[in-house]
Amino acid sequence: MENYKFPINRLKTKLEDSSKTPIVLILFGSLNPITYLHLRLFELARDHLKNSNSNWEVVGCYISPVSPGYYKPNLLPPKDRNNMCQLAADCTDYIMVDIWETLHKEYIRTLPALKHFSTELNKDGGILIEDGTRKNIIPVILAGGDLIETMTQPGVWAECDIIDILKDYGSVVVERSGTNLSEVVAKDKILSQFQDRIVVVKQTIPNDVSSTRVRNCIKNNLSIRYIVPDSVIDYIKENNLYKN
Ligand SMILES: Nc1ncnc2c1ncn2[C@@H]1O[C@H](COP(=O)(O)OP(=O)(O)OP(=O)(O)O)[C@@H](O)[C@H]1O
Ligand SMILES: NC(=O)c1ccc[n+]([C@@H]2O[C@H](COP(=O)(O)O)[C@@H](O)[C@H]2O)c1
Repeated sequence: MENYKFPINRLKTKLEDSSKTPIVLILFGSLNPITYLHLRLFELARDHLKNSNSNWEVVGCYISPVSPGYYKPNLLPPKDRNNMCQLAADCTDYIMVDIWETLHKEYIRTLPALKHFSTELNKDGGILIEDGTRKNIIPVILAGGDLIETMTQPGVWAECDIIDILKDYGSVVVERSGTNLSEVVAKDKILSQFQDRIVVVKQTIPNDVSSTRVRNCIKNNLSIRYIVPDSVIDYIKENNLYKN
């Protein structure tokens, strides 16, 4: 933790439209490994917010790989997942990687992770606006529809966490093929109360890439080119990852 620094190098320093609420988009996940689809989620979310008269202005974009304490089979150690996320972020000119979750051995739930972002982003009072004052930056979850669906499954999330996440923060959720997300939200007792905090984004070009599929391809010596950035493929090869 000693050498840890929260990345702000690609964070906007001034809000373009002072009437809007500044937000950052955060992609939480295993990222095991990161794929182009994960990067694409940011593009879809930014397009949607820009074209939908949203009151949110995106001032930063982050990837936050999950801590090693998260139970998921075949989860690689933080070092490799972090390095691959950084290589992927380097293919863009706006995405940053925050490794804070992975510095903890134990599992860090999404709510405390959001609180960490909120504290770091608002240390100096938030982002500058036109009149010289500052506005609080709200961290918002960027996720695929399957993640929000897990919020409707008993035992995965604490009810109080879901309520706090949606009340204090929010989410931008990209539909994954096969689910009607607006319907899932409308039918759920808790999610339906926060419909204005769950922005549903349609995938203009449906794509069901997943890290599991990528890992299976590697295991079977099949190409993952154009699904994962070349720099990440080189890293996987050099370190002989996902072979068994
Ligand atoms: N094809 C996709 N469409 C929409 N969202 C996606 C897609 N792939 C991943 N995501 C979202 O990205 C976030 C991080 O996902 P994660 O790292 O678990 O990737 P994954 O591909 O779902 O992984 P795995 O296959 O290992 O379960 C989640 O919110 C997930 O829903
Ligand atoms: N209770 C919680 O806070 C909770 C529950 C399930 C998943 N999550 C988060 O969602 C992400 C899910 O990642 P995966 O899709 O790889 O399982 C992880 O960052 C994880 O921390 C959080």
